[in-house]
Amino acid sequence: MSGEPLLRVRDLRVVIGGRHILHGVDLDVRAHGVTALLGRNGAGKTTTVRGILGLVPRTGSVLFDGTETVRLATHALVRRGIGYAPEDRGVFAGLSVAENLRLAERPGAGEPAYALVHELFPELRRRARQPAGTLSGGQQQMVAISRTLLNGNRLIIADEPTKGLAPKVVTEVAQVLERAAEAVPVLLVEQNLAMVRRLAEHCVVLADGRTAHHGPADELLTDAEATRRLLGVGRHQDAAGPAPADRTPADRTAVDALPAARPHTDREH
Ligand SMILES: Nc1ncnc2c1ncn2[C@@H]1O[C@H](COP(=O)(O)OP(=O)(O)OP(=O)(O)O)[C@@H](O)[C@H]1O
Repeated sequence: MSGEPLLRVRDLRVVIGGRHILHGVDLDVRAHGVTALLGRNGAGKTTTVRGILGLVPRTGSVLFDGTETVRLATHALVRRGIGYAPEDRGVFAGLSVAENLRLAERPGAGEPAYALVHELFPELRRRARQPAGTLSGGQQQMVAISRTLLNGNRLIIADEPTKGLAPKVVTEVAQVLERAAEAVPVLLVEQNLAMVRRLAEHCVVLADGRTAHHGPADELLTDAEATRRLLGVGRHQDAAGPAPADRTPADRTAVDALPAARPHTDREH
């Protein structure tokens, strides 16, 4: 497969209220599979996503499928095919699953891809009339991701989809994203390294508002010194999670339930 990235960000800079948040972020998102965006708390991951989407004022270059988008408004970018699953999922608790999905339909984007959504997540068809607020965190994440799949988007950006979720639900979300990424490439902002290990082929690491590292995810996650330096993963916690002796039962569920990355068939770019 070609080495051309679907999204190419160069020298992305964001200043908010006079404060320089991003000082020059470079990242490429592959045209297939999952690219992970990593970094310690406050490194600038969410701001990068918001910059890509035009939700904050930004400068630099954001090429989406070869077209410069840095001066486009958010709605114009979304129409070009970028789906966003925000950190809080944005699910309307009082509305049913079907209503939440219907809200995401985009006139003019062609027939909504319910067939794809129901093929990937048959559970959502069964739960169509259930209020979304009564779904588990993992099921809500299915709704959030499904909304990005309905409109034929060409890229999904998922911001910390496992944040605050119970370990068992993290496994559900990993499955959700794995299935979604079979259909559409994903830029995944994630702190859970077991998720990254399972899902991502490539990764970009931010530190202090800049790109500090990029490369194959497995290479980073097996390098204890680099994960310590770049991600602050401690002495007793390797990239797969806490060392077995240090794990709580909850850690064991989260980490052991996430098998190592699937064999990737297309690694040459
Ligand atoms: N609207 C804003 N106004 C001022 N400072 C902001 C704003 N948004 C983010 N920041 C600051 O910019 C830095 C980067 O924030 P950002 O949320 O992008 O980091 P992050 O890597 O996503 O962190 P986390 O993992 O904690 O979500 C932080 O120091 C944050 O406090």
